[in-house]
Amino acid sequence: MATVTGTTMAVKESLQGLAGFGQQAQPGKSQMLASRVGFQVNHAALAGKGAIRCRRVGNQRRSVVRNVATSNSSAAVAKTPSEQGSSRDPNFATVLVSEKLGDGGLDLLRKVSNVDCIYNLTNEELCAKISEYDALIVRSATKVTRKVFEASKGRLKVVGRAGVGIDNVDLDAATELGCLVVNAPTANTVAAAEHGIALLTAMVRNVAPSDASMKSGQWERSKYVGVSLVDKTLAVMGFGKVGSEVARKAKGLGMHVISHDPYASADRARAVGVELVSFDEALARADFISLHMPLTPTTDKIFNDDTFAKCKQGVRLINVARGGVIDEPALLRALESGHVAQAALDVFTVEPPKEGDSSHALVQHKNVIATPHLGASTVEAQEGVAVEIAEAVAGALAGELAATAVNAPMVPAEVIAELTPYVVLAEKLGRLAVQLVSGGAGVKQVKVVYKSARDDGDLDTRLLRAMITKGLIEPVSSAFINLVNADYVAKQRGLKISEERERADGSTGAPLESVSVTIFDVETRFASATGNPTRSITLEGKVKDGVPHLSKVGNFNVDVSLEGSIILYRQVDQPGMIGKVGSILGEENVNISFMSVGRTLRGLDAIVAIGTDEDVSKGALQKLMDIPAIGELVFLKL
Ligand SMILES: NC(=O)C1=CN([C@@H]2O[C@H](COP(=O)(O)OP(=O)(O)OC[C@H]3O[C@@H](n4cnc5c(N)ncnc54)[C@H](O)[C@@H]3O)[C@@H](O)[C@H]2O)C=CC1
Ligand SMILES: O=C(O)C(=O)COP(=O)(O)O
Repeated sequence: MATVTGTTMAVKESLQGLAGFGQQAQPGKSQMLASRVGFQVNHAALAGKGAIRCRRVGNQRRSVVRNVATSNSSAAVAKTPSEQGSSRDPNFATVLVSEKLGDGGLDLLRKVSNVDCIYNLTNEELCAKISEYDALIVRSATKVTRKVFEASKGRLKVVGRAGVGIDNVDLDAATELGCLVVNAPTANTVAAAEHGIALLTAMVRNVAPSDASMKSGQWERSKYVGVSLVDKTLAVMGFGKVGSEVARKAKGLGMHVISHDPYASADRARAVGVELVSFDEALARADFISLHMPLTPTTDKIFNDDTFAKCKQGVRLINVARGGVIDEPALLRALESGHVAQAALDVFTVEPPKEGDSSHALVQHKNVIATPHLGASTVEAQEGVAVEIAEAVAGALAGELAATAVNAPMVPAEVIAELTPYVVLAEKLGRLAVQLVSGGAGVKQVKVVYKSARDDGDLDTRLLRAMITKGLIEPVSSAFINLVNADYVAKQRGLKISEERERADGSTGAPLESVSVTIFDVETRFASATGNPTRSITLEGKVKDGVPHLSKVGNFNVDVSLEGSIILYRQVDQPGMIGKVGSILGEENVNISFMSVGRTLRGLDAIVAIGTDEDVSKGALQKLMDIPAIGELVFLKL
């Protein structure tokens, strides 16, 4: 094996390729990238629609980037003042904000994208506009349905939910269409918990009805006698962020707190002094029930006639979770019978409630106090979620993996940093391997072997698998593949990817020694070298000094850094070949970036890999093929 030349390329693709929201950094642009502070990446037109560019400078995307146009859209019905008179930068991603978002978040977004704030859109209006946007930011009122994703025609790449609950976003549709959904899970926790406690205390002391009574000129002291909280049992249903905060606060009020949450850890509950119990036990013991679980198919109407019947007579209910977890007509019946003494509701199945529906009837009930979905509505929480979601959306558009991704694997930042060059390698191996397939049968069976000195549990291969899938499918289809939809698209296409681990003896410092990709049961354009058994193609790659290299083609060792394009050919191992090939490419003005010769035995066949900066014309390739000692030859684009 002999490496004649080689180039160094700082693999600085950001995580575009990894998250799949943009184009890979182009070969030859490495110096340009490296010369910048941080990185600035030109995105490909997303699904062929105009280019977007996201800038990131160091880690301070929002504070350092300057001179970025703010938004302007003739279609915008509501513009913030700074948007007036500004022009849309065609090179930036365009973000639609469809519900009121705090200024901090908007400011941050405007530094890296065009922002349109258009509120109160009907679903039809949203569908009509959505194909103009790369990202959409919503709160709870906008229903991001399958129709919306379909209407975006592949352009929508990120939906940001400025809050926690994502029951208003069709996650299945988002995943199928490769759209990342991110939320802002932490910034409104305290606000929601405080609202829960506010509703609890206001309910038991009749604050709302007695206030209304006084405003109408009454002084009704005996009518509004309340009940005390101290020593009463509160069942917190859903011991997540909000539920555990409510539990802490309720304990401060002297309540005995129990909780039901099938997924909560007993240690965490113990730390707050809360007893975890079964669903039925929670109902049977509670004087008060506070709901804090998400709305999912499992929790849909989980409070119904049957469950209310299991509660104590005179139980009181607080709901700051979602209206849908309660069967509202059943709650009305329980309130009518007095089985449920009072309810304090912030959320409803229909928001805003309309006359004639059960939500409306509940709001009107004398034993109900109601607020219009105000749980997250504090100044602090709204600023917090706005910034949290803006950072997540801007990061996703810049190709970063969002820590708050709802429909993609969450991969810790340190794992991402370590795996980045391997991720690039994985995609390139997939791309190269699929270009070696001939015939139209399609790739159905692929095996990936990860050779690593690390223990099995120490290597997260999801990113690598997704990128191999991307590399295998994208060059031969119009599909857009990213971490979100890679497994889904592979399954749809009947592509089975099996993964194996091979133990390496080396150090555990690097996550992987090599990755190999084998495509089975296909006709190959390079049969003599690519595989054993025949009808298979095996390529192996390694990362050297942070740069992905092709290290094996079939049984032949090569060593070429994966950049630009590659001419791969089989030749008889004899003197003078490099000169002949070099002069043909030189005449064609093709710059060779590296050349690697891999042979099994002296004088027998060798595999040659030549890296070229430029495309090579068919004529030049033909001239190479006309050299008698050259057998099969393929030109592969990375
Ligand atoms: N009213 C408002 O403005 C707000 C409402 N919310 C609602 O509150 C919900 C909870 O928010 P977080 O605590 O931040 O979410 P979280 O994800 O931290 O907690 C939810 C908890 O519910 C648990 N859970 C799931 N299924 C359950 C079941 N069948 N029974 C009992 N527990 C179950 C989960 O294990 C998890 O611990 C959100 O999904 C959202 O719908 C959140 C913020 C503001
Ligand atoms: O964060 C949540 O889940 C909420 O329910 C808050 O909803 P909102 O953003 O105020 O419409």
